[in-house]
Amino acid sequence: MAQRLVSFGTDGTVFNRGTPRHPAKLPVPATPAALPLLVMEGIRKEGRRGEGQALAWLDLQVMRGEMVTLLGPAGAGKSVALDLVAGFLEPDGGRLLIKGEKQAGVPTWRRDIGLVSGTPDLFPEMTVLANAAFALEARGVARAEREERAGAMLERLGVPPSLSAERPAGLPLPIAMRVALARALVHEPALLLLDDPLGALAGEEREALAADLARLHRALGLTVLHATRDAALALALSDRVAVLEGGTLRQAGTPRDLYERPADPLVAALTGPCNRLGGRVVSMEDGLCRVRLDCGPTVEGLPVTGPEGSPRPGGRCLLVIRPEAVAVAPLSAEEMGEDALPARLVENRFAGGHLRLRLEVGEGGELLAHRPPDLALPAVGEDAALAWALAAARVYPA
Ligand SMILES: Nc1ncnc2c1ncn2[C@@H]1O[C@H](COP(=O)(O)OP(=O)(O)OP(=O)(O)O)[C@@H](O)[C@H]1O
Repeated sequence: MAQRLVSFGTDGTVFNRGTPRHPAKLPVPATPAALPLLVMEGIRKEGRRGEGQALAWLDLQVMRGEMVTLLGPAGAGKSVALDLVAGFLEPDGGRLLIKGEKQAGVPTWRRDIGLVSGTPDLFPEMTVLANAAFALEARGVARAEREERAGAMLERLGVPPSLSAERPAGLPLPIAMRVALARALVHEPALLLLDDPLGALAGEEREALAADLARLHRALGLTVLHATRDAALALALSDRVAVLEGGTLRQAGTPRDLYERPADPLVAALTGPCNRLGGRVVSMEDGLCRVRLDCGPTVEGLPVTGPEGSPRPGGRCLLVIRPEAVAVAPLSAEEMGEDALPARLVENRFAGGHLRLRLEVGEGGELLAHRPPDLALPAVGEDAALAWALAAARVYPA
């Protein structure tokens, strides 16, 4: 009997609806590019006894080819979220779909994923090559092919071929992590789950693996859900970042969005260093909020609508400003300009690419500033002036 061909409009792909496993003409893309590869909708998970909710409500999508990082402090729910996607845990509520398919009840081994956690967890009795080939062996791929593919993946990850026949026991951690990544990627999973694989690495080795992950992501078009506590890593590596705290998604967006336009002071603090100064809103005019800081001076900033609403005249607020947005000069405030504040430099520490300055402002106020090392500054203990571009300061309802 002739097979009925159905054309699916968005990308013109033609396939046989009756036998979807066997494409009639063109290969069926597992997920059309515009559809999310991973969907988490209203996902909830109770914590262990007496701990409250591990995940209160998580709505998150990961598009094909996208690297999304869950960023949050210890206990935020990052690992629980990854374990739910991996199928190690089942949600207490919500929907989880991979490639449009509901995953409820689907065991880990049947999910189209690869997984690497903070420790390589290689099989000690197998060689490096056999470890890397494991997922292919489990899928019944013939030995010659799986060894060739595993060897190629190890090479991509920079594991020297001379190590192929070694057991993992004596491998340095950075190499073992690379073997674990090869094992997770060898079967070309639709989704790579990374639970802080760089967490135990430091210095150049950490930098090198982060750079290789970024390269692999681009070269192989990987779709990745990654978790870390490290804001700088999350911002540098990801297409989008989802900030989790206490089992709640606070904000998801591009790294730049989160850094420059955090939805609340907590997101600001979790995405990088920031000053948070308490105060009261004096007035709101021309799109700017005038704030009398608790330490004395009156300053301006952009009002931001937070979960508690907009800053209101008379209401308590927090003014948030990144340290690198604060200019410091060895001048009086009058000399520096109209919006400058008088301050006193109390600490000046060299921090590599910048100087880390601590300044006293008003009565008991304190502010951090990051300045390039070669700028003229007052000596520690002397008066200074500081200022910032108005748009750099953001005012949130407290
Ligand atoms: N299997 C589980 N079932 C229920 N709750 C869990 C489970 N594992 C962890 N939790 C709880 O979920 C909460 C979040 O833990 P989780 O390990 O996801 O944090 P995390 O953000 O990954 O932290 P870290 O950066 O330290 O790894 C904690 O209260 C934890 O005790």
